[in-house]
Amino acid sequence: MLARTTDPIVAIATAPGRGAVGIVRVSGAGLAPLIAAICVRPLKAREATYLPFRDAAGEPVDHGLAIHFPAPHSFTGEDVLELQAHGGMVVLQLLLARCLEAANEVDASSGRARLPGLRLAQPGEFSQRAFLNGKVDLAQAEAIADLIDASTEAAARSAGRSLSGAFSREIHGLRDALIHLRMLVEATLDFPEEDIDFLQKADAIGQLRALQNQLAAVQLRARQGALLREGIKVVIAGQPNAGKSSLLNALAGAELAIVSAVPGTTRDVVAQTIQIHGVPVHVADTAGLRESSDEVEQIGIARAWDQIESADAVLFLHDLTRADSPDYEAGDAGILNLLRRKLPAGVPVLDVWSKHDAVAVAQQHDGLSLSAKTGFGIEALRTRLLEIAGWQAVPDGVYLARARHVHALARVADHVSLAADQLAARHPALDLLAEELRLAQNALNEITGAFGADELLGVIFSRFCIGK
Ligand SMILES: Nc1nc2c(c(=O)[nH]1)N(C=O)[C@@H](CNc1ccc(C(=O)N[C@@H](CCC(=O)O)C(=O)O)cc1)CN2
Ligand SMILES: Nc1nc2c(ncn2[C@@H]2O[C@H](COP(=O)(O)OP(=O)(O)OP(=O)(O)O)[C@@H](O)[C@H]2O)c(=O)[nH]1
Ligand SMILES: [Mg+2]
Repeated sequence: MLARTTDPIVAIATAPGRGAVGIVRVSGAGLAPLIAAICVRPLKAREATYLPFRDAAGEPVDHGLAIHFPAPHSFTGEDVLELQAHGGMVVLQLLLARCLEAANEVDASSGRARLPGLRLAQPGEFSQRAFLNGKVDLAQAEAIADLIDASTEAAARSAGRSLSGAFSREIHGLRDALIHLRMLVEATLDFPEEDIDFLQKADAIGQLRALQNQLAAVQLRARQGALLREGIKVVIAGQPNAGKSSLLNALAGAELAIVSAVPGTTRDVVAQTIQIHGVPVHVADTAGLRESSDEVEQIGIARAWDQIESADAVLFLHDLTRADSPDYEAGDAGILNLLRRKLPAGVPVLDVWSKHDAVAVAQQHDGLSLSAKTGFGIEALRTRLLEIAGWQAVPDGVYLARARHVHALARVADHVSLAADQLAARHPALDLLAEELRLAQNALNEITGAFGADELLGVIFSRFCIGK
């Protein structure tokens, strides 16, 4: 868990060794002595200066751009120094080590270490400080990490929307409506003589209903946003030779898995993330399911079952060219039986009839018919997968959200609906009504971190990458 501290911290803030330029970033109080030790010239606030970064002997470690962001006008709200150097792994590590060394060197003029206590940052620590110093709220800080990790363009765009505060603004709108209602109820509690009349005059029921509608709209978009972030896991299963690996390749548009006429070709799980209208779909091709005496194949089949058990949806492949054979049908029926027993309730199994091109007259079957060879039915499958995922294009764009937000919103909705029940009752228990509204507001505050428990904050930030 990430503790709250104010020690100065340093990290390489870019993926080292991958680009032409990399940044070493320091955040803390009183960076001036460190800057004087490393940079040959003084820095103007928030202005890039090209200069050599000096080692202890005064030799240049690298030539780069240095920027000083004096507190509070920085990303973290603390003093920030950025050393923008060449992007190689070794040069950035050298520069990082130089910062730590220079921090501990005793400054001749003061007789003290230049920046006592400078240490490596923990994952997420810069963002945590930005949050603690009020630069961003919790949902925005999470959006920073999600923007970095976004696996599709649509996910990145919606993370950008959350980062700019669109999601937080919706949450604040809901919070303001709740606070208004709470005030009405508390006022009624304080003046019992006026009683229900007061709530009626203010149309509390109407206000609560409007709040519920607004909440439902936010929930829908948050759910879509969470889907963009997490995606769904789809497992392709079926008997050997059903065409599973061919289907994976067709969906991915690349020859990822070995395809052959030999039954039992696939043993390891071959996984690939594809995107369908921006929704990440994690597809896993698995070993054909059958009784086997081959040790390696058995391991493959065990792995297939592991995959199936963690699937959000299973594509069960039936080979149309063998669909008439009683043995083959019995095999499919047996596996489907087992599959339904192993799968958690609510995980859909989609029957997919493969090799549509290879049969003269395709019989009608429940489910989807397709051909990995000609591409027939693949688009229909993609559409079906989006439906299974629960994707609905939302008109004014989604903001990236996390499962945590979706769950918090669901709790808000539960409390609001209990409040609505109270209000609709013939003799509303005003204290219960007030309590439900209070709990609803607490759940909302968890999203933006207004009153987040320390523990929750630590868990959230420690999942960030280092340097963020
Ligand atoms: N070089 C560099 N690029 C970067 C970052 C960074 O830290 N360094 N960022 C890191 O994530 C992102 C930009 N985020 C930032 C957010 C706030 C401030 C900042 O200085 N805020 C001040 C002043 C704002 C203003 O002038 O309007 C403030 O909030 O007071 C800087 C970067 C992406 N690009
Ligand atoms: N005509 C036709 N043949 C196909 C199609 N899909 C797969 N096949 C053939 O069916 C055979 C088995 O294909 P695979 O994709 O390897 O089947 P699999 O289900 O992955 O097989 P295992 O890994 O052994 O479980 C190969 O000879 C493929 O060329 C299709 O859409 N049309
Ligand atoms: Mg295969």
